[in-house]
Amino acid sequence: MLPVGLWHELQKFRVSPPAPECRCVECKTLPELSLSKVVVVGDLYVGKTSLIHRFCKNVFDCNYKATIGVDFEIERFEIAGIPYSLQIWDTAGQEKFKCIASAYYRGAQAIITAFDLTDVQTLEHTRQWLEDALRENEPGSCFIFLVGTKKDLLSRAACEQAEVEAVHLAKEMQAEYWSVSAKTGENVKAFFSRVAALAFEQSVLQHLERRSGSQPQVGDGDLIHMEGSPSENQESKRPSGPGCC
Ligand SMILES: Nc1nc2c(ncn2[C@@H]2O[C@H](COP(=O)(O)OP(=O)(O)OP(=O)(O)O)[C@@H](O)[C@H]2O)c(=O)[nH]1
Repeated sequence: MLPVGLWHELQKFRVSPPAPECRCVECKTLPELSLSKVVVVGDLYVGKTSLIHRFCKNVFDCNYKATIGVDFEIERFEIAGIPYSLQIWDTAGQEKFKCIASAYYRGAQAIITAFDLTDVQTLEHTRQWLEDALRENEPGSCFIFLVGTKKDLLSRAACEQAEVEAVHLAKEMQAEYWSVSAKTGENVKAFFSRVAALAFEQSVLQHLERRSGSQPQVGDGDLIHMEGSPSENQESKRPSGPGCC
């Protein structure tokens, strides 16, 4: 549910992608709402690439191919009628590539720290990964997620046991906790939809704040309410007509 004021503000952005020659104020401000950077960090072999590929390409490969340095995927959405993309950076977990990968942490709106639910050591290392990623960003500027991968490899009881420690650590990190499986796809779409919704809402509110000088908070307006897959939301929230110029 949108408060009426915010809804009216949002409508101003319900435009088709701007034509290159368009110079109107709305088209010039649209790009700052259109893309958020997400960085995925964590030990080697925890399943970062698999998680991203499941979400962006709906595939799963059981063969391991180490990420060299960094890679990225862009996933396009339409939220509340506004074209919006997540730029998801997949970083290498291998120590020898850490230096290259860390050069890409800057400007992240969300940091996803991944660990393998079957390997407790990888959970312990998430603190350090997060610290490294936060160092490159403004304090308080990033949403933080702690994600346990390979949920399919554990029994329900074993998973719940592993989650106790993870949830505890997530609280300490001020992170939101999720368990996922790239193999089965469990929770993957729901997780990234949550990331997208929070990042988008923050972009809109920051934009409004810059325009009005007030300070709305993410979550205040219940601006974004997403259920189901991103594609389902795309269908239900398509703009009714062009509004540009
Ligand atoms: N069973 C199962 N295996 C998984 C899952 N996710 C990843 N794997 C496997 O775990 C291995 C490592 O996955 P990657 O996604 O390459 O790991 P990574 O974290 O990107 O590794 P680096 O690129 O070295 O940092 C691969 O063999 C995957 O097939 C999962 O959800 N379930």
